[in-house]
Amino acid sequence: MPADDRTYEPTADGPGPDPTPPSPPTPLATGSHPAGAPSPASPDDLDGVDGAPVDHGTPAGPGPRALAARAALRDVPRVPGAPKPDPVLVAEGVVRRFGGLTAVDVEHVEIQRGAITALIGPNGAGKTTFFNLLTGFDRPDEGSWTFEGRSLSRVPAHRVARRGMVRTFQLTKALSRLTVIENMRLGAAGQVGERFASAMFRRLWKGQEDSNTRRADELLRRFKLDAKREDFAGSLSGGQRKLLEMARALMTEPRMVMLDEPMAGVNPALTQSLLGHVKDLREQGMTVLFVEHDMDMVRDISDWVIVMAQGSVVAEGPPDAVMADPAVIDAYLGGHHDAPLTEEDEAEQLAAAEAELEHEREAGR
Ligand SMILES: Nc1ncnc2c1ncn2[C@@H]1O[C@H](COP(=O)(O)OP(=O)(O)OP(=O)(O)O)[C@@H](O)[C@H]1O
Repeated sequence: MPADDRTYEPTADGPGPDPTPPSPPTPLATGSHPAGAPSPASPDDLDGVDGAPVDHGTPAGPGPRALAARAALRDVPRVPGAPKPDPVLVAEGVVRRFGGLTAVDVEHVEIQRGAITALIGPNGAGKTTFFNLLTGFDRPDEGSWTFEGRSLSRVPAHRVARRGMVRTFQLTKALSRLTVIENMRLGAAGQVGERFASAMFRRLWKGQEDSNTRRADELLRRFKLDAKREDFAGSLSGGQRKLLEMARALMTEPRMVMLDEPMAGVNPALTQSLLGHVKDLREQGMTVLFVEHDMDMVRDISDWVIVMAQGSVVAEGPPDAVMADPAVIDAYLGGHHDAPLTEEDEAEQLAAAEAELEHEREAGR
C-alpha cells in the first residue's frame, strides 16, 4: 500500500528517557496545582503565531473565548451523547473490535466548536483507539463521523490533517533522531507516523528555506523552543517534547487539535506553560479535544468533559459535575487495569510478555 494511503500507523515507540515519569492514572485524584486555578502566563505567552496578542485569560480569569465556550455549553443536557449547540465534530455508531474485544462502541458524540473538551476514562476505556479512528490512524468496523459537516470516515490521516484536524502523537525514535526544526518541517506535511517519517522528511528537505521554515521558527519562538532549534528532539525533556508536539501540530494551521495525554511525563516546572499554551489554542479560535489522566489539568482547562468506559461514552458534563458523578467514580473504580495486580496476574503478564518477545525473536531470524 502506498505511504499516502495508509490508515494505521502505530506509534508504539514512546519517547526516550524522561526526567519525570508520567503521572499515574489516579482515579479522579487532585495533585499539585489547585483545581480551577488560573495559570500564570508570561507576557510572551500572549503572542499569537502572527504576533497578534492573544488573551488566554490568565492570571485574571478565563479569556473571552473560554467564557463564550462555557456559556454555549451551559444548557447542554448532562447526558452521554448530548447534542451541542455548534458541534464541529459529530460521531455516530463508531465501533472498533480487536478480535473478540470491543475496544470502542460510541453510539453518538458531539464536540462543541471552539471549546476545550477532555476525554477521560480508566485505562483501556478506548480513548486512544477512538482518537486513532477519528484522525484516520485506524479504521472502524462500523460507524461514521463528520468534521465541519463533511464526512471523515475512511479518510487517511494526512488528509484529515489537511481538512483542519490534527492530533499530536508521541515522538517516536525516528523523530527523536531529527532536530527540533526538522521535526517542525515534518509537521508541515500533516500527521505522519514513524514508518513514513524519514521518507516524508527527505521529500520535504528540498524546499527547506520556504514559508514553512518561517512558520516553524515563529512557532518555536512562541513555544520558547527556539534555543533548541538545532538540538535533536531526543535530547529534549519530557515537557519540551510535549511543547514540540504541540508546536509541530500547529504547522498545518488546524482548526481542531487533538492532544493525547499532553501532561504525561511533564515536569511540574513546565506544567503551567503547557496549560497556558492549550488555553491559547482556544483563544485563537481552535477546538481542542484531549485525552488526559491528570484530573487537575482536566478541571483547570476543560469546558466540557466526556467520560468513556469499556468503549462507550458513559457520562458528559462540565468538569466539576462530571467528577462528582457516582457513575463516573464507579467507572474508574471498575477500570480493571487500575486494580492492583495479584501475584498470579503479574506472573501471567510476565509470561505473556516473554512469549511475545520470543515470538518476535523467532520471526526476526
Ligand atoms: N492494536 C490493538 N490490538 C488489540 N487490542 C487493542 C489494540 N489497541 C487497543 N487494544 C485494546 O483496546 C482497549 C482500549 O484500548 P485504548 O488504548 O484505546 O484505551 P485507553 O482508554 O486509551 O487506555 P489508556 O488510558 O491506558 O491509554 C484495551 O483493552 C486495549 O488493550
